[in-house]
Amino acid sequence: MEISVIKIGGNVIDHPEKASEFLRAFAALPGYKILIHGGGVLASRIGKSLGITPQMVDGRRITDAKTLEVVTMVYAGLINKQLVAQLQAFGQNAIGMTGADGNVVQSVKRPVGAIDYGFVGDVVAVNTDLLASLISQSIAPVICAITHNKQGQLLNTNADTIASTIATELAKSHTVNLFFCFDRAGVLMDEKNDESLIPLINEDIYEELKRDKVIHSGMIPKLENAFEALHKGVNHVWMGLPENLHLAVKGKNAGTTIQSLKYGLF
Ligand SMILES: Nc1ncnc2c1ncn2[C@@H]1O[C@H](COP(=O)(O)OP(=O)(O)O)[C@@H](O)[C@H]1O
Ligand SMILES: CC(=O)N[C@@H](CCC(=O)OP(=O)(O)O)C(=O)O
Repeated sequence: MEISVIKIGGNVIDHPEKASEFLRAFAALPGYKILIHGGGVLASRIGKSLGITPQMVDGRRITDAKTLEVVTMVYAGLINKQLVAQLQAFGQNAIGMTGADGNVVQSVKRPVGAIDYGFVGDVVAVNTDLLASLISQSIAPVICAITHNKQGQLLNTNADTIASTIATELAKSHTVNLFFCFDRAGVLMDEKNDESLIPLINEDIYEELKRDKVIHSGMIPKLENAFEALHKGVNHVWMGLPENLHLAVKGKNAGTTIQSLKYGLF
């Protein structure tokens, strides 16, 4: 099977028209596909309205008990169900899931190190049989950023990490392409200017641009997850605007293609 694992960013989801345009394109994509989403922007906004100040470290949310309640309601509830309902309207059968549903993504609470992330989960297992079974029935899994530890505890996991891990696990027995759709044309030299697109990036360029703070915040976990996926057998990793996804799936760039020096592509 050739499978497309597609991650949609919270900034896109936050704009109903852009989200709808993306979902229409997702529904029209041929082949086997899985959608992963977060919704960090809305979670921060709703949290703030409840008096909870968001705290992010390198693009990852510090998740205390109250924040966990908010992100569960926002990701697993409102956003997940809205996405599924819209996909149904576009003729794409879909099923919305947290990691606990069907035990699809199991994680462990991140150990406290220099930073205590609270209820944040690191993925340890993916139920790839269930995913393969759903997609073979033309049902697209729509998976949010909430995972579980199989001991009754829900955990918050960065959605880019979930996308990368699901892609990696499926890549053990299938050809998998991973697409990160977000609110920029790709990795940029100037994050405010889509014209400054870097069409190809490898580990060395990434490290240099991270050091120079050209790459920062949410772009750090996105790129780290992208490289991790390539190192672990994912066929192709791309990031860019949702409106260019249809080009990316045909192998046309129109965004940033991630390449690994470890596998000698240069
Ligand atoms: N070099 C860069 N190129 C593009 N975006 C960057 C860069 N550095 C930082 N960013 C920021 O990273 C954001 C994407 O990360 P994030 O908000 O986590 O994405 P998502 O919308 O997928 O959740 C962009 O909206 C941009 O503000
Ligand atoms: C642990 C952690 O950082 N979890 C993320 C999960 C959501 C997410 O990744 O959403 P975006 O794709 O919109 O960024 C968070 O709560 O922000």
